[in-house]
Amino acid sequence: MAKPYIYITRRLPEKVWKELKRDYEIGMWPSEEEPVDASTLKYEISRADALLTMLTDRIDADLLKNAENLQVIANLAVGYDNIDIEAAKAKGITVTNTPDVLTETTADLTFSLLMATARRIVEANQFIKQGGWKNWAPFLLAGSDVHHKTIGIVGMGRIGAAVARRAKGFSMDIVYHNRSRRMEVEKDLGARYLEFDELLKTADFVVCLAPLTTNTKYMFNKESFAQMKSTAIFINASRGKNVDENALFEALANEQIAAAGLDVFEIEPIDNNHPLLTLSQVTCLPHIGSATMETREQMIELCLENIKLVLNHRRPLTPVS
Ligand SMILES: O=CC(=O)O
Repeated sequence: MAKPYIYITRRLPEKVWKELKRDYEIGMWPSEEEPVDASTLKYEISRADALLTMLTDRIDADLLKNAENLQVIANLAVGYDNIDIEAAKAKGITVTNTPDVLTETTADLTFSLLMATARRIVEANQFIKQGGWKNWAPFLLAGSDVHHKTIGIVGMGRIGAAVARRAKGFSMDIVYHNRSRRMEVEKDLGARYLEFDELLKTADFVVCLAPLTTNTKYMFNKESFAQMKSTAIFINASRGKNVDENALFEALANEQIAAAGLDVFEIEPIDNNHPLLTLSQVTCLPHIGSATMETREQMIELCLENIKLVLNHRRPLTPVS
């Protein structure tokens, strides 16, 4: 009998998939940097039993029409807005993601981005390297305090809670907004639940960690930024489309809010001429929330484990519910 076929949409190190070759046929897009092209993906989806996808691969209903044998799509991310879950379900295809293994790593990055933005770390680095440091001055690159400020976390999932634990270590007041109350964060960390509008008015740091859904798309818009404090710092480490970037640009340029730290963008990679990139009060990163060697390896292992389980008619470890 032919071995089940697993197609991986980005080149991954041999050591992580080598062992699988005994029991599975493995196909892989040859580039680590460039995403798989549309025609290859369409062809591979028509013959694969399992797909290991990246968040850059859009797996929509149209593409899924070509899937003949596909049993599982293992997405190398905790977010899965790139996949049409309903269409996959209708075809009996299991979708899995990578929660838990990336929680602490992504929380580290989110809090680093918050710190970097508040204390103008990237600007300061550029300032020295570009030869700008001539003298010490009392307000040279003066930023905002983080300790004892109020952090407003929008999206209190696993990563939100891990960010809240870090905030607690900085003696911050924690407020949050979420679809449902999270009693354990309230009890353990003293976090207070607020309605979205209330949170916007209260927080010194507004941190977006909500997954992208039809309900959250553009939840940060002109009206939301207008409600924030003029000293507020906005951090986004979830998905770019939760934010109307034009509105964010206007709010920053008009000093309605003070600064922003962004790990994600509406369109990725962001265009080099995007107006947001012209603002010194914007700190930006190329979607690297979970990007540590350790965590990426664990994410890949989890994807492969999920694939093996489904192909062996067992329940995967982390199905998307
Ligand atoms: O953005 C990254 C992820 O969803 O894991």
